[in-house]
Amino acid sequence: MEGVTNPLMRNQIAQHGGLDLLCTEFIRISSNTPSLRVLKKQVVKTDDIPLSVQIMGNDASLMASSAKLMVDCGADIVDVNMGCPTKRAVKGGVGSAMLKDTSLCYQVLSAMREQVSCALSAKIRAGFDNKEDVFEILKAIVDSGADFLAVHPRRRIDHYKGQSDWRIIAALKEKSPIPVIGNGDVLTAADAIRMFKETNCDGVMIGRGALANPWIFLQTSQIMAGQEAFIPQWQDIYNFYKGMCDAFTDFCDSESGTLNKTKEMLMYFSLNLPEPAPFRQAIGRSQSLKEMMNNLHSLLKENQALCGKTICALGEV
Ligand SMILES: Cc1cc2nc3c(=O)[nH]c(=O)nc-3n(C[C@H](O)[C@H](O)[C@H](O)COP(=O)(O)O)c2cc1C
Repeated sequence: MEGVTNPLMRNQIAQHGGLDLLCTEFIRISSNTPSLRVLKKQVVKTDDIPLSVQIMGNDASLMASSAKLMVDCGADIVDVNMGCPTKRAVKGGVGSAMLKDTSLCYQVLSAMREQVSCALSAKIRAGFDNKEDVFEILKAIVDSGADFLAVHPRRRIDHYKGQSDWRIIAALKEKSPIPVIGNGDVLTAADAIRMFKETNCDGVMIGRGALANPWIFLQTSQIMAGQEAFIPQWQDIYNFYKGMCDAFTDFCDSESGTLNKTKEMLMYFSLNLPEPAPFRQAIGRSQSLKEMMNNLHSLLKENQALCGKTICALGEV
């Protein structure tokens, strides 16, 4: 996720286990293959968890040489972003804009296929403005020789409005000869299990749910293995964000940089709270790391009764 799932964040979440695959945020491929600085920043593996590096662009030959570069730098999977809904991406003809042109999807992926032998995938939405288009898009992806696809079943024109339509994941899975990863609105372990059951998908990709509850992967894997799921207590949650703050401190040039990055993560965490506003205000107005962490300590302690109920809850399994 752009601006969020940097290597530090990925590492923090991965420490709890339950993850089979980590994905980078997108790397934009415009007029050149990415610089060494970008590669060093993004293509960073966590322990031995396979890493999928996502690239976004529409120039077949540049995408192919960039894919090769990613593999040379350690990527296990190269993924093409065909889902980014922003105006900027669409204006540039990349991300979700590619869904309007299935021959372009095919050209880009097949050029990449010729260059790399690692797993190759595409992350799509449910068409640009018409859900029916997903089947043509699926055909282009399969014909290109890609190994699997991930789908966030909202159209580009939906942005994040409404609910993602899991029936599209199920329909793609039914028609697809390659594995389909489902994505969209998985906020609890129970949602992840429900997505598996309702769509028969081969894997579940979790975005915002993992930012709100970094234990969601562990909890899902424990439930699926028939084990009791871990419910983090307020101290676990505090320690998680303390660890993240320390990691950002080593990485960012300034205290304000660390402060802003950690605050951003805490805003996602606040989605766990029935009334996020007071939490957001107290964290948001903190002027220093010390003040923010003190505020976090008090807020979590005050809300400890919510752990497992709304905070990092499992949902109705
Ligand atoms: C802040 C943010 C950044 C995102 N960046 C990316 C990205 O770089 N690549 C991508 O494929 N999807 C990106 N997405 C979309 C998510 O991967 C995912 O498809 C979407 O949020 C729906 O899944 P969720 O309900 O689990 O969050 C981003 C989403 C958010 C909220």
